[in-house]
Amino acid sequence: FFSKPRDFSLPNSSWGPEMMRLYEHYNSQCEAETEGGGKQKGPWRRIPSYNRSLKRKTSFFCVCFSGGVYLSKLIQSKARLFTRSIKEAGAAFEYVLFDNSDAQKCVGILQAGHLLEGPPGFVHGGAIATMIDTVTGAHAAVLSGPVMTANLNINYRSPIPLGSTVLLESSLDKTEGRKTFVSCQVTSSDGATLHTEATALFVSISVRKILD
Ligand SMILES: CCCCCCCCCC(=O)SCCNC(=O)CCNC(=O)[C@H](O)C(C)(C)COP(=O)(O)OP(=O)(O)OC[C@H]1O[C@@H](n2cnc3c(N)ncnc32)[C@H](O)[C@@H]1OP(=O)(O)O
Repeated sequence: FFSKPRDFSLPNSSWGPEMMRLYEHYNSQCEAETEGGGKQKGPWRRIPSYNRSLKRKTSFFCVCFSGGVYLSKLIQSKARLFTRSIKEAGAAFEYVLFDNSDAQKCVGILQAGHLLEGPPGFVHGGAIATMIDTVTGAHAAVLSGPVMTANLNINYRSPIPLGSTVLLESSLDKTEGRKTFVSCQVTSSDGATLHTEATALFVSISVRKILD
C-alpha cells in the first residue's frame, strides 16, 4: 500500500458555500499569529480522515499480533470506513472534524447529500446517528485513546433538510475509569435551529480486544 491515502476532510468541488464558510471558520483557527508575526498552533486542529483505516494499519497488526489476527484478504482489501464509502463527491456524507483540546470540544461540519434521504426531502435518522457516533467517537478517542461506543441516546428535535450543512458539537461531560461520557448537539449552520441532541458513552478498549 504505497500510494498516499486521500484525506477526505479537505474541501472538494461538491462543498457548498455554508460548508466552506464553516470549514474556513475553524481551519483559520488551526494556526495563530505570534507577537513577532510568526505562526503557532491555534486552538483548533483538523482531524484528517481516511477511508481505509484497517488497511493502513494492517502491517502494524501483522507485526504486533502475528498469527493472532484473522481477517480474510478479501475483507481487508474491500473494507472501507462506512462514512467514506460512497465515491461520488457530495452524494452522501461530506464532513470534516475539528478538535479543541483545551476546551475539550470537537465539532463536525456535515453537508448531507442526496443519498442520505429518510423522510422525503430530509436526512435519514440513521445517517444522523452515524454522524453523531462519528463526531463523539472521534472526540472520545482523542480524549481517551481507543474506545468503542457502548451507548448512544438520541433525541430528534427537528428534521434536517437534505443538502443542508449542519454543525455537530461534542462536549466532554465526564470521565470515570474506562468510561468517557460526551454530549452532542446538531444545529443548523447559523445555530438558529436545534435539530438533534444526544449523549454517548464510550468505553476504553485494548486494540487486541477488537482484533480478537
Ligand atoms: C477518526 C475516525 C473516527 C471514526 C469514529 C467512528 C466511531 C464509531 C464507534 C463505533 O461505532 S464502535 C461500534 C459500535 N459499538 C460496539 O459494537 C460495541 C459493542 N460492545 C462492546 O464491545 C462491549 O460491550 C464494550 C467494549 C462497549 C464494553 O465491554 P467491556 O467488557 O470492555 O467492558 P464492561 O462490560 O466491563 O464495562 C466497562 C464499564 O462500562 C459500563 N458499560 C458498558 N456498557 C455499557 C452500556 N451499554 N451502558 C452503560 N454502561 C455500560 C460497565 O457498567 C462498566 O462500568 P464500571 O467500570 O463502572 O463497572
